[in-house]
Amino acid sequence: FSGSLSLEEKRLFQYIDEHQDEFVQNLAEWVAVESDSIQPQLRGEVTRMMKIAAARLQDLGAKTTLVDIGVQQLPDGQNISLPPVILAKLGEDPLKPTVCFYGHVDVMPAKIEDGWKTRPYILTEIDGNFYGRGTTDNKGPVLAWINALSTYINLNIDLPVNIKFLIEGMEESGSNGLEELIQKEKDCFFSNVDYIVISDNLWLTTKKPALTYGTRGNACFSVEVSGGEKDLHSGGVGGIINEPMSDLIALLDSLVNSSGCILIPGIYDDVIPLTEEEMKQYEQIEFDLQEYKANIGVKKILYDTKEEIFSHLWRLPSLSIHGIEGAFYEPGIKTVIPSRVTGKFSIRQVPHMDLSKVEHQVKEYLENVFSKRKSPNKLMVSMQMGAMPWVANIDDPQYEAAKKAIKRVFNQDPDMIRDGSTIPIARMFQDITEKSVLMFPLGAADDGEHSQKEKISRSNYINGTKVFASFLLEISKLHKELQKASNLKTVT
Ligand SMILES: Cn1cncc1C[C@H](NC(=O)CCN)C(=O)O
Ligand SMILES: [Zn+2]
Ligand SMILES: [Zn+2]
Repeated sequence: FSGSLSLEEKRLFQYIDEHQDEFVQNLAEWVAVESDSIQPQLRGEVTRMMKIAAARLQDLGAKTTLVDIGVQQLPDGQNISLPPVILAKLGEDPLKPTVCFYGHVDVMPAKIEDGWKTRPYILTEIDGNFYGRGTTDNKGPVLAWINALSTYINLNIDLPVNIKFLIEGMEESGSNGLEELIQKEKDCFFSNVDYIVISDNLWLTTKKPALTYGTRGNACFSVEVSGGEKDLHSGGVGGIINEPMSDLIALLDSLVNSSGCILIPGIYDDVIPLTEEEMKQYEQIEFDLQEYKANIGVKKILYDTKEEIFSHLWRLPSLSIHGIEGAFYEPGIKTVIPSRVTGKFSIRQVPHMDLSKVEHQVKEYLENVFSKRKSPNKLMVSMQMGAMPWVANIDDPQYEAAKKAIKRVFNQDPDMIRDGSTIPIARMFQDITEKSVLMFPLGAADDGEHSQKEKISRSNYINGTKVFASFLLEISKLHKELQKASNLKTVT
C-alpha cells in the first residue's frame, strides 16, 4: 500500500524495518527488569525501571523529571515509597500541537511456576511472537512510541508535533498517587497539551487493528472473616465451631450466579441502557465467536450474539473473584482451620454507576448474607480501590488521525471498540485536564495480558512503531486544518 505513502513516511517505515532488531533489543532490556508493582519486595525494581525509562527519554533529548509522589501504605501498615512518575517533554514549538503519551512500565506478577513456557523476564521469540511479562502490557507499546520518535530524530526529520510523556510505575496497583499529580500539573505540565494518547489495551481480533473509545472502571473489595486469635486443628476442634473459611465461601458464593449475573441488590440500577448509536457501532464490528474463544482460550461463552457479548464485556458490570488470603494454597492438605481468611473480588464499573453507592450496596448485602449464618466470627468488608469508567467522543478529531495512520500501515480501517479492562488514568485525564483522550491499542487479542503466556508479535510491535510514526504526521496535518478552520470562523 506504499502508493499513498509520502516520501517522509517511506523513509520512516524503511528505517523502522531496518532497525527492528535494535527495537527488539530495547524491549528485551526492559522486560528483563522485574518491575512488578504488586509485590512490595520488588518495589526497588520498579523504581529502577523508572530510571531506565527516564534515561532512554533523556537520550532522545527530552527534558525529563522523575516526580516523587510519596509513599504507599501497605495493608499491614508498613509504608514503602511509590515509584517516581516520569514527566518528560520534547519540543516546545508554539506552532505545533502537543501530544502527551501516557504509559506504564510496571507489570503484573509472574512466576515460572504459574505455568510459563518461557522465563517470564527473559524476552523469548517463538514463531514471530515475543513472550515475556510486560511485552504487550505495557512496555512494548511504550517502547513503540519511543522508537517512533527516535526514528524521526535519527533521520533528522523534524518532529511534526511537540511531545510530552507521563509514564508511571503503579498502573497495575491502581495508579496510586497519580490523580493528585495530574491535579497539581493541570495548569502547568498539561496546560499546552492538545491530545492525550494511551496504548494500554488490545485489539478485538488477531488480524484487524482497533481503536478503543471506552473502558470499564473497577471497584476492588476485600471481605475478611476472622475467628479466634490462632489457627485450629481441624480434628481437635472441627465439628463444633463456625469455621471462618466456610463463612467466607458462603459470602463469596452469594455474589454472582453461574450465568454471570451479579446478585447484589441495586447493582444494576444506574447502568445506562444500550443506545441506538452504540448498537450501530457493534454491528460494524467483524466478530468471529470461534476465533475469539480460541484467542482467549475458553470453550464456552455465556452469550451467542456479538451485541450481547460486547454489552457484557463493555457496558455492563461484571464481578470476578480473585483469591483468598490466609487459606493454605500450597499443594497438599494442611488439616487446619484458618483463623482469618480474606476473599478478594472486584466489580467492573460502567456509566453511570456510582462508586460510593456500589461500596454501600456491597457492604450492606454481605453483612445481610453473613447475619443469616448466625456465626460468631467477625466480618470486615472494605473497598481497596475504585476506578471510574471512561468513554470518549468517537467524533473526536484525533480518532480521525489515528484511522488514517492505521490505513497507511495496515491498509484497512480499524474496528471501533470498547474495552472491559480498566485504565484508571483515562477518566482522570478526561475529568481533570478536559483534554481529548485517544486509546490506540497495538497488541492483538491473543496477547494474553496478565496471563502466563503474555506476548506481543513482532509484526504488531514493529507495525505499531510505524503507526505511531504515521500518527504524528496525521495529527499535525489535522491540527493545522482545524486551526485554519477556527481562524476562518473567527475572521468571518
Ligand atoms: C490494578 N487494577 C485493579 N482493577 C483494575 C486495574 C487495572 C488493570 N488495568 C489493565 O490491566 C490495563 C491493561 N488493559 C485491570 O484492568 O485489571
Ligand atoms: Zn495490565
Ligand atoms: Zn496495562
